[in-house]
Amino acid sequence: MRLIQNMCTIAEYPAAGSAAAAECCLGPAGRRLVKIAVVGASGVGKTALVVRFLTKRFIGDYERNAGNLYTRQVQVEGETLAIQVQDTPGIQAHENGLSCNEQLNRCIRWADAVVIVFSITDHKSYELIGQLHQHVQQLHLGTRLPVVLVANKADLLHIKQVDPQLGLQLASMLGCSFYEVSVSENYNGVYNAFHVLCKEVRHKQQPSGTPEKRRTSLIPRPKSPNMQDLKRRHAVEAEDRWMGPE
Ligand SMILES: Nc1nc2c(ncn2[C@@H]2O[C@H](COP(=O)(O)OP(=O)(O)OP(=O)(O)O)[C@@H](O)[C@H]2O)c(=O)[nH]1
Repeated sequence: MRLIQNMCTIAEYPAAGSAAAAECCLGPAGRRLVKIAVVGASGVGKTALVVRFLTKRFIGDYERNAGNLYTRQVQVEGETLAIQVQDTPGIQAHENGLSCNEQLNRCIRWADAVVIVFSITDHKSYELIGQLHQHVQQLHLGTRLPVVLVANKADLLHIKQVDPQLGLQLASMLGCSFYEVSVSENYNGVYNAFHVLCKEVRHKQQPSGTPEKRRTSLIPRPKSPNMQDLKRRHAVEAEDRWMGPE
């Protein structure tokens, strides 16, 4: 799939914690940068989801994904964010666990947030969500990584293998948001899934108040001699009252 400019591949990411990775917190024009990885089994519609989010369009057929990174800007709560979205190759589950290679792990570590996708027409893609979620959290030990669970292909209800309700239950068990979408038929659900993640990342990066507010609180307030006097007088009066009964 070559619709959008391919910026770099997973292998080119700066390692987590490196100076280069720290610089990545700012995107073009100094905007806050939000990095999102899209993961899930093969064929669930990861590329379709990413392309829909970026272009609003659904294109039926894609080359098998080799891990492309795309970018766009999004308005979130009045702030323009630079978003990087990493499409990843499909994951398979084996008897002894998931098939996550080092490239994929590096991508998950790089991300500020993750979209986990399954298809309601593919029960196997749903079965690996629990393990995949655990794997993602293990790669971000010590922080709560924002995750959204997306059940795709809602237009194919007649051949569904997973009741979307199960997706909702699983998401609430895992403590993440849930969206049932049809990438082919509806843009809004797709947009909302990414938007809620961006909001979560933004709140995580800026947990209490805006920088402006924090800066304001650091400016020393001029002391009013009258207030000082009042306080001192009040303290003396309070002491007098306390001393009174003795
Ligand atoms: N009916 C329907 N088909 C969809 C939807 N989303 C994706 N598809 C189709 O599902 C197939 C797989 O989509 P991809 O986006 O290539 O899936 P992927 O998860 O990126 O697959 P890999 O690259 O193999 O990991 C394509 O034929 C898409 O057209 C959807 O919402 N509804």
